[in-house]
Amino acid sequence: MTEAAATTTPEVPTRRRTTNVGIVGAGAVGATIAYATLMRGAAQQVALFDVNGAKARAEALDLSHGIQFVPMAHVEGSDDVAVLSDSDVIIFTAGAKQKPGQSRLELAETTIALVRQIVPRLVEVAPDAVHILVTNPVDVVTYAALKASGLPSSRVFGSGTVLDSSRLRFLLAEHTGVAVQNVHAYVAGEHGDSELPLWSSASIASVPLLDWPGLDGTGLLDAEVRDRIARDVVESAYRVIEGKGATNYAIGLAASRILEAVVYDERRVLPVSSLLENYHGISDVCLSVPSLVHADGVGDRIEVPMTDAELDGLRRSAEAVRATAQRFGL
Ligand SMILES: O=P(O)(O)OC[C@H]1O[C@](O)(COP(=O)(O)O)[C@@H](O)[C@@H]1O
Repeated sequence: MTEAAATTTPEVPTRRRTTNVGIVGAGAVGATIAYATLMRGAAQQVALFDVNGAKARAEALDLSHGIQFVPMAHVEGSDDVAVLSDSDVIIFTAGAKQKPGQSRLELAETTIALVRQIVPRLVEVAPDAVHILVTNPVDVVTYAALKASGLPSSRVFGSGTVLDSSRLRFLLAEHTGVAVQNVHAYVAGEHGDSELPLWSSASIASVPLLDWPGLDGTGLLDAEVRDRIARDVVESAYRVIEGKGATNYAIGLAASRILEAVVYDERRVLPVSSLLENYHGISDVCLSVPSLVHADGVGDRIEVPMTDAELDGLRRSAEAVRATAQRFGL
């Protein structure tokens, strides 16, 4: 052994940088996103920020008590926005609480005012974060957040129709008797009543859904069935809300899946809501279309081939979202 080799300093393993995820709003949706994120091991630091500090701290404590059973992480809760400092990703779930007699529209107005007030503070404490908006009406809220942030449009996007697409896939899987993972179909447009399934590009096992032959003659997808399933997707949330007052699990899983696409730089195709610029001629509105999600946020919007009817539907959806945005002076 030479003298030089004998004195070489042993290599010290470099510590892996942790992923910090901040969640605005410690209500049912925010807390469930935190839970799903921890279960999936997608972040090592999870911070919950809520104006109700006691609730944020209690949720953080409850989650912390379960850390033994999930990949190592640290959870914190606070009513001080500084708890979100240096977040890599911030997921926004906070919204105004509906007051007795308040209309949905008035509620949305208060929520947008809240977004305009909080988002600049988020940019101050976490200047490099990618922002994922979940609060409804998510397309308009995303547009408001983007304007309030002053950030490039790639860094601010909404959960959009990722959840609606998973509801669609679930219903198609049930109807056809095929595993949900093998159903490839997107809901595009508004996360709301004007959304539309992109039937012409949907498939199972490379068979276009419009030509789906069924299995043993069952589970056919004729126009009537497709219309019923499309209606069911739109009404899904109402049904859950009727029974339990809110939805939280599926959106929690959907949001944590989007988060993973960012933290692992996956370039995953997801129908998130982002600012469209000449997407099939549609511009200046936040709307969901299949898009690449990676470490810098949302990238290319995939120009999915559409039938004339689908294109019309997407344009109508864009108009509906734009009209709501204009009502709030956006
Ligand atoms: O049906 P296939 O070709 O086996 O693909 C299954 C894969 O597709 C996925 O469902 C993703 O599908 P999408 O690209 O349509 O979102 C994965 O979750 C799954 O592993």
